[in-house]
Amino acid sequence: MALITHMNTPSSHNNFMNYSYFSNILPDYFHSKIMISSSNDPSSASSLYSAGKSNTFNLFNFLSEIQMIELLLAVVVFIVIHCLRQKKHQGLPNWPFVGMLPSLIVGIQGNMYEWISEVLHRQNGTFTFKGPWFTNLNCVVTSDPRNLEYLLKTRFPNFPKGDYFRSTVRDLLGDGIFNADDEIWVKQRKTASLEFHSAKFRKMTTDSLLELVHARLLPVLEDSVEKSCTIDLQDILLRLTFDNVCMIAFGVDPGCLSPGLPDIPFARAFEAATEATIMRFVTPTLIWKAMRFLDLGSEGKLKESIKGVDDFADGVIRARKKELSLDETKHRSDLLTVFVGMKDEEGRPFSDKFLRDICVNFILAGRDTSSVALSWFFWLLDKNPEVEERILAEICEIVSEREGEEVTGNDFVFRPEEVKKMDYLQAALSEALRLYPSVPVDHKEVLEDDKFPDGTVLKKGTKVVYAIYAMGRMEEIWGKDCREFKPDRWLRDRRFISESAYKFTAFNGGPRLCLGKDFAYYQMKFAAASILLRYRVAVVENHRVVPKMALTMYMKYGLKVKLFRRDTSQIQKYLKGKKYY
Ligand code: HEM
Repeated sequence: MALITHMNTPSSHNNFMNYSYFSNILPDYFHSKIMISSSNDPSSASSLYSAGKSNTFNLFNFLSEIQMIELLLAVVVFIVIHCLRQKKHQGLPNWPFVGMLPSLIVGIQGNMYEWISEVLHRQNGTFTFKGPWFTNLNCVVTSDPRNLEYLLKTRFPNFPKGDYFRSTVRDLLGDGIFNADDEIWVKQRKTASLEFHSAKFRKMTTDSLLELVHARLLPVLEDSVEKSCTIDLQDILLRLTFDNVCMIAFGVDPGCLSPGLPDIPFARAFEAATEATIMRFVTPTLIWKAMRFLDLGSEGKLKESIKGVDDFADGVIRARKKELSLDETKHRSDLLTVFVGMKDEEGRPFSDKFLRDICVNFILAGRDTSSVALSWFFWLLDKNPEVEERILAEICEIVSEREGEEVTGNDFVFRPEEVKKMDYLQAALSEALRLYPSVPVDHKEVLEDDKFPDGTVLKKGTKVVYAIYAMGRMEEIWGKDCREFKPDRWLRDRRFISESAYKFTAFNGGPRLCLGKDFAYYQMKFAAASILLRYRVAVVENHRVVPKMALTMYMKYGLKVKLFRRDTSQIQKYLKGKKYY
């Protein structure tokens, strides 16, 4: 030890003082050399001399190795400081090899959408996420309304859904509207748009909704009141909109929302297929492709559930074609019937596979978006009873205008023109969608090199994520009270005023604006008003409400509520000159 302590060098002094520390961390190789050099066996002078020489040599080696370690440590410290300082410029630390992945892993442990909003807030609305080297996780994330307008409208053709998205969801969605670009998309969009605006289609959608709400939803709710039990309102609303959209797409009612809330194989297969498809977005492409080849894990489940969806679709398509050949479809106005009667460019009828894709895509689009929006709406009402009071007042004021009719609780049905007049209710639903958009993030791909209005350079093939959830919480758009639930921000002179689609992007914007937007508002208003007129919806105390990480903003643990019948006097005070039973 003495020998070592004599040999001080400016850079090594402090380290040698702490030999015991180093002896713990240095490899055995160093350790044995130190032990040799510190031995003081006096038996041989020459051996002492040669030992001294070799000791000096070993020590020299050791010192240079120590310096290497110091150098390495210095490099590591430099990289750590450099990466952490990048947080200031790039929003997140960017590490060698793994990029920003560690921050993402930490971020998704909590509320991922809040985490994205916070990073975007720090970065003035746009940042570039760098994934691990050799992966395809790199993307530009934005919530800047100028970029949104550029992306969704101004340069729409340069930002398609893209190959990555299309190949990931192809097994489930095929060439349907949600998963199509270019001509295939244009054709479906035009046909569906014509149909969505036809009087026959509108009547079919409102009639089917009325039937579902009055014959199925309200009885199920009433049953829970009679039994005084708690229910998962999100599950019930999901069943309602699933049945409703199947009637719109296929002209068939699967019966998910029925007494006893039965398990419906088609609905189960659809749900499982969607969940397994989402898994592909968090699994490296090579791995899920290998799993698909071997029928393993979620890929095995996906194949099985897609078969369940296909079997159901095939049965309906075959039956509809038969009806068409017998000229028995005149009473029908669902999408399948419209597309079955059409021909492609070569004058041939569409293939069964393409018909299946069209219907499956519409079901996906309209299946859960309105129901999760309604779930967040009822949860927000529970926290804001003054808003609930005002909705009730508005509903009652509107029905008070009916000539010579009384309002009888259970049989009372809102008319379409009354639903349209419910501006405050529409404002409250929009406010819920602003804070909890059903599609919290969406994405596009860059076709050719481009540049956002905020200066962000976009290289061909880059993925662009637009953070709809974060946009609803931007002070620059909504003001200082952006996190508060205030339906009044949507009203001028008691009339609902819509906001630019590039600031309120819950329904997307530009040529790919949600096709079902008007119907969705009607559906949500009709269902909400029908429930609120009859019941107070109380969220079960301490029930945990957090978003689930999925394509749609589900509540992770559902929405556990208890319903209470409305007190007649509560309604009566708002009904001018009418009687409420
Ligand atoms: C609150 C309810 C709803 C919300 C928030 C909503 C939101 C959206 C969003 C964000 C998109 C763009 C998705 C994308 O391209 O990646 C979209 C597209 C679409 N939505 Fe909705 N939607 C709702 C209800 C509905 C309903 C009830 C239907 C049908 C009955 C529907 C039909 C569609 C269709 C067909 C598209 C594809 C449009 C296209 O790509 O050209 N939506 N919707």
